[in-house]
Amino acid sequence: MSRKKLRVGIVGVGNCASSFVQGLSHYAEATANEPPPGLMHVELGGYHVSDIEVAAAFDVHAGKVGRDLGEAILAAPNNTMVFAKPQRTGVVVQRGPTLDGIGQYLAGDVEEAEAPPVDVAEALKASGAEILVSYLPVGSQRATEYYAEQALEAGCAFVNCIPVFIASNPVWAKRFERRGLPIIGDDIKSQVGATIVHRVLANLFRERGVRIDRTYQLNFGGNTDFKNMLERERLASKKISKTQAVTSQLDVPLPADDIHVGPSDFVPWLSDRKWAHIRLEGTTFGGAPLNIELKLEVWDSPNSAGVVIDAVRCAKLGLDRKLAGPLLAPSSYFMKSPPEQYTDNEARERTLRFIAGEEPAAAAGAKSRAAVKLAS
Ligand SMILES: O=P(O)(O)OC[C@H]1O[C@@H](O)[C@H](O)[C@@H](O)[C@@H]1O
Repeated sequence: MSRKKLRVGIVGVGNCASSFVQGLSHYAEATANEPPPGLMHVELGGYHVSDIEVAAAFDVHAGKVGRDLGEAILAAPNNTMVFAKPQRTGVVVQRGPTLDGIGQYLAGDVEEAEAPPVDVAEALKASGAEILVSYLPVGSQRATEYYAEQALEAGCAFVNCIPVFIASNPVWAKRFERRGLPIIGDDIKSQVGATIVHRVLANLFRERGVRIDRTYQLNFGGNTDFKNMLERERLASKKISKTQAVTSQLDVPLPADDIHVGPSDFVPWLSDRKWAHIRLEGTTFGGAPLNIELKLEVWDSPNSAGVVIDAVRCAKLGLDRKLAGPLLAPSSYFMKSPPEQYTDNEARERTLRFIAGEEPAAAAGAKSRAAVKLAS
């Protein structure tokens, strides 16, 4: 019997898409009895990594549009690790509209394709894509809204990896609910990245009775994400997303001047590596001071792909189960700004229950399509 597949459309063929696509072939033969490093699930809800197929891809860059996805992921300015043998995918990157997708610092690196933009909703339908994943650059508010609209029109679930608020915006959430489509968002939380490490430590302080007095998280890297973020105006939603990912874990709010979480600089020679310096200063028993200072070094894009590979399979489970609207459990575990924040332990437990089908639709966040029909 042939296995059930899930077909994914990708917006933005940058480093994160590169790691995701490479992962599909790298882990194609993975077995659950000897799980390879880098995966939380070899098989998730009946879907193996090899059941994920890329159906369509969209970009604006002349060096990527019109090329096979397998080649386009290696085109400059992409600069992440190449860990899988390059292969043709049979998917040709299509020209999407640019809108606000190219910031001033990327303008020199991204030459726009001359081809006119395709009708994205039609292209999605023609490709058989069921889930649309957005990897647009930070600050692409209009482009994100455009692609969310195309997902609605084409009948695709949406996985929003960037810090523009869609799943966590009640108006957009309602639109997905009414259309009977699941959504997971917003803003991907890496596998073991700055956000989850900072959150886990904040929880440790809280649970062990240590008051956090001050904290910072300084991030810098050498990929286009960091270059793009040199434009401070594009950063507003990213800063909110990263900060609330940490403050949501505190029971006593910190004064604004005592917390700084942000993308901090662009260091070209780091390429796709991202370094984070995290410091927490606290007060413990008898008023004694306690400080933690750490440095995390990661490859940014594989770190994100290790989560998206599960997020798309959870979105597919949402489609299979006819769930409509934000999937709260997977969003809370996989994203920095979900509609509802839990601790990462609770988010993980809920996500495992969601995968096992034990989380009722309402607790999973989404309503069943039947319930949506009754209510509207
Ligand atoms: O490491 P963190 O804090 O979880 O953030 C990770 C992700 O944050 C996203 O906003 C970036 O665009 C990704 O490139 C990155 O992988």
